[in-house]
Amino acid sequence: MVRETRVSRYIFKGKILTEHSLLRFDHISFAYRPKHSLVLQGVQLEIPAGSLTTILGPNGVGKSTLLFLALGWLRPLHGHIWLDGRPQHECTRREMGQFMSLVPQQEQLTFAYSVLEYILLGRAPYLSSLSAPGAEDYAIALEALQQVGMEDFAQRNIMELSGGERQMVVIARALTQQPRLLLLDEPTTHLDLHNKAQVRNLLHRLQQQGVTILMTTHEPELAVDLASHVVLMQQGRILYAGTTENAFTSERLSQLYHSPVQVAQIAGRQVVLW
Ligand SMILES: Nc1ncnc2c1ncn2[C@@H]1O[C@H](COP(=O)(O)OP(=O)(O)OP(=O)(O)O)[C@@H](O)[C@H]1O
Repeated sequence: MVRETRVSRYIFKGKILTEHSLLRFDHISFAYRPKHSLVLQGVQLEIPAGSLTTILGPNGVGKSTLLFLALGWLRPLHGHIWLDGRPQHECTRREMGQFMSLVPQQEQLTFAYSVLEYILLGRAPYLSSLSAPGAEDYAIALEALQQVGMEDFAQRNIMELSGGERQMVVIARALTQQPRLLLLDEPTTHLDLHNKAQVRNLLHRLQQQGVTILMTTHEPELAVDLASHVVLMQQGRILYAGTTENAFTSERLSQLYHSPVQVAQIAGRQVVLW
């Protein structure tokens, strides 16, 4: 088996951290249909182990597509994807299910599961094909519900939840998978301010516990508050990838969004005005 270790150094909150990349996109190009224009063009990107990386960019530039490629749901036209130093194509579905989980932008729910039954689906990569979840799986699922503050919802019908409640449950299902790499596609879009803060605190805690997080967002403030690393994408290419401290400048964001954007310091915090 080919295995490679790449080590990078970065400064986060004044500390020099040395990390290897947990996920690597190596010259990735992708199109949804043969002979159609490329959605991703020669993307080179490393996600350091233990980092919290946010991907930002205008609508339709390929942010979700990048997550789907990491998950192996889509295959690159050119290039390779590496998961903790292993070529992705050598990993089984089960290994990938134990390695990473996704909080999608929109989850299609078709069965009237209870919240607990739905969350237990996250244990699938750990169960053999005919076995039912055991006591440990239930304990992990209940702990995930607690982490998102939804423990009182365990027996509720998932079809009868509000959009925001559902989103918190979807996050709990992803945590029940106990991923080393947590992928989130715009996780705070439908949430009220309280739940936004809940998710922000949860992601911070998870990162401190050693989970690597890669998330798309349209909220630069979330990146400034939380992220060690930022990726800015433009038309299927990477405009910037690096530490958060250097990511946001008025010129760069104006170029990214083709619109005047100003980055200012207010009360010691970086804010984006548009
Ligand atoms: N299943 C599909 N078939 C064909 N084209 C697709 C498909 N899914 C996405 N696309 C196209 O690929 C491009 C990238 O889409 P993607 O969803 O990755 O963008 P995004 O950056 O995540 O956008 P947003 O910020 O709006 O969520 C878009 O032009 C989109 O129309």
